Amino acid sequence: MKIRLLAIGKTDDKNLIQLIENYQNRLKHYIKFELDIIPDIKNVKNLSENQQKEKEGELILKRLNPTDELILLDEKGKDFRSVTFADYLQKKMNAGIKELVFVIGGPYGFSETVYKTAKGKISLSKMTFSHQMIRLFMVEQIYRGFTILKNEPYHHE
Ligand SMILES: C[S@@+](CC[C@H](N)C(=O)[O-])C[C@H]1O[C@@H](n2cnc3c(N)ncnc32)[C@H](O)[C@@H]1O
Repeated sequence: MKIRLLAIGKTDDKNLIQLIENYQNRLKHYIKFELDIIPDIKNVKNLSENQQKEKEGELILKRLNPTDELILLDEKGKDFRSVTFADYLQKKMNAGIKELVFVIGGPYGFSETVYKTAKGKISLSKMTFSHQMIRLFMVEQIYRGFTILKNEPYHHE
């Protein structure tokens, strides 16, 4: 299985980029992983919130292959403990999924079409984080999940 973390808008924050890259490098030992960034929409100031969500939604859906399993990151989604998230990853691998795509929404979340296309929603907290920060939190949780599956001393209960 490959895991793709799909997000909208590049980040200019060098510290954040460095932290994310650190986990991306660590993850290489466990699974094929890609951080896939959709470029920012141009002239976004001329769009309403809904128009922006629709446009972002179209770009997200265009990026998917027919066999991809799309899972949204959404504060109203299912919450996990890290150990149960590790089990979740194992189940996805056992199910023979080719590519598991976690997607991070834009500043206003997802369009209805994206919600309808998704196979599930995962919450990292009931609190809302910025769409930039959540990239780091998610890549770290995926890494943590694999260290749990391999019984490595990164996660402590
Ligand atoms: C600023 S938030 C958008 C908040 C917006 N109120 C909404 O309804 O989704 C941008 C994106 O970051 C991600 N995100 C933020 N907080 C999250 C959380 N606690 N759990 C999972 N994803 C989160 C989601 O993908 C969200 O679409």
